[in-house]
Amino acid sequence: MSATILNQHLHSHGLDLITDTHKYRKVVALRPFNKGSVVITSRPLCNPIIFPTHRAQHCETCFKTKGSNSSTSATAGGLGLERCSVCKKRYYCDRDCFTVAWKGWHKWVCHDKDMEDLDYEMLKMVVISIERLRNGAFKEPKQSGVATATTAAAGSHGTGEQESLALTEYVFSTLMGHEAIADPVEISKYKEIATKIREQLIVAKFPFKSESSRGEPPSVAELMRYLCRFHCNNFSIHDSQLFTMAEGTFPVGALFNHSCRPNAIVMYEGQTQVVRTLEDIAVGQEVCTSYVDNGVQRAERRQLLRGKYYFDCLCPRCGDGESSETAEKAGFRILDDLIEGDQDGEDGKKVDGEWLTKQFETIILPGARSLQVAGPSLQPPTMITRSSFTSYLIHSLVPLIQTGATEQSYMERLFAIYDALQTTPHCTPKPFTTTVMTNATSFFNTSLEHQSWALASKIGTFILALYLMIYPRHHPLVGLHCFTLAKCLWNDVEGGMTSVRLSHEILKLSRNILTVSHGRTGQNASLVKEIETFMRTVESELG
Ligand SMILES: C[S@@+](CC[C@H](N)C(=O)[O-])C[C@H]1O[C@@H](n2cnc3c(N)ncnc32)[C@H](O)[C@@H]1O
Repeated sequence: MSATILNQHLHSHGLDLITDTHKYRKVVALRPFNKGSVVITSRPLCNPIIFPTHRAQHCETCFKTKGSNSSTSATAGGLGLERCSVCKKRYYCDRDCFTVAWKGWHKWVCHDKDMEDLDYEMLKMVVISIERLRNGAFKEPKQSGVATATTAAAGSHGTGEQESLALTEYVFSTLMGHEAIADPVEISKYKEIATKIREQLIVAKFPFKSESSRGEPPSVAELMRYLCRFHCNNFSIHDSQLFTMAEGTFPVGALFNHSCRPNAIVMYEGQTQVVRTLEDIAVGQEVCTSYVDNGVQRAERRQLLRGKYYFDCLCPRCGDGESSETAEKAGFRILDDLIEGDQDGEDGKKVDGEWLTKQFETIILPGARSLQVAGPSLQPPTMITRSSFTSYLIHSLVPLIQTGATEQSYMERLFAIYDALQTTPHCTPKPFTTTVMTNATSFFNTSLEHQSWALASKIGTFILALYLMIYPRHHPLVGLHCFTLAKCLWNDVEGGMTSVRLSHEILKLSRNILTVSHGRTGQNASLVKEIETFMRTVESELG
């Protein structure tokens, strides 16, 4: 296996891997990609690790969720999960899934009481997986009910070659681990874990039969290198609602670099990772995902990226401080200034639930009709209150999402908004900071719990405005929020037909956004179908 084979694989997907002085390597597009296309699908190096808190909810082999529909072993109430009768810790949906896991890895971890530490668990699973691959014991699981890279990708329009496990292993060996600059405390923890696993595998007589192993597990130094690589290349696996439930090593997916304004997103279909474009990508453009929440402030992003991935971000949003100021860089600099702010406002007012309630009483929900017809000459308000901010953002941006405006015209509008917000006097505390967003989100969740639909509709509309200001327009977080907001609006009887019409508009927005991030085929597409079903209910009420 070599770099040539990796390049062939990437070329078959319309991608190229080129060297970069700052990032080591980067993935660029060899052909144009439309927004919402699958760039590539990646397979995990070993079975991903389901978090202990989520184990009873997912089959370890196919990742199907308890209670979901399954063509293989559905009970009347949907998919049931059976626990391994020995360790009583891991769950499977049927005998096929259990057998795949047992033969592949489960029997080697079933009695291991140390399998509760994520690094330990991941390392042991990877060692087992690599050795089985090298000694020829690895067999592709049968397709019945088992989501392999092959079966899941088939539903997701992956256009290029399927990834072989040998390629997965090769790419893993090329990933950056930053061993030389890694935190010494982490390194000593890695040494302890590596030593323990090595001894444990020897005592358990794990069959190291491959030529390269010479009958022994990899050295402690090699195992420590693996752990360093996990640290800056692993992924949190989330479901279609973006709730994280597992962690996995996807070496091919880890080739994509970070941007705080990403043009691609990582999704999951069973155990297959799917990289999808959030915007149209031109030939020669780098394809980037995001390693952190794009909603956090610049200083926090820097800290997170340096702490975990050992780099200073020079993406279009962060800029490098040296090259000349582009319109893009200037625009994003304003955004980061706008969203910075303390818990307390400039006048010392605490941004708490009670205070927010008073503010939201003044919000006037924009009518559904105006969402469709907002024109390009929309004037910013002369004084920014929460209500005027909400209307201005939503009226200015939603029509461009609905009509599929180009990224360039969308960004021009967004930068003009940042500019206007910067110079317009505003209420205190500033309405658009991440602190306000955090508080508004928890306030929104409380109003959902209490089924206070009118209040939830108002806060949710305000949060939508904040999201549109901060996140890429087709980010799934925006689409998922719209779906929740649409349900609140529909339930808000006080809002009458205005609320129902607005619910329909927001549902359309949600459908358009999630079609890009979740796709029209494959497992995640069921969410888009759910939205469309709900849209029909709302339409029947609208008559
Ligand atoms: C998941 S890997 C990405 C692929 C990596 N560039 C490679 O060639 O193997 C993460 C590492 O890539 C580098 N990296 C990713 N995004 C970057 C960025 N925006 N700027 C600088 N370095 C970046 C950092 O060294 C980081 O630890």
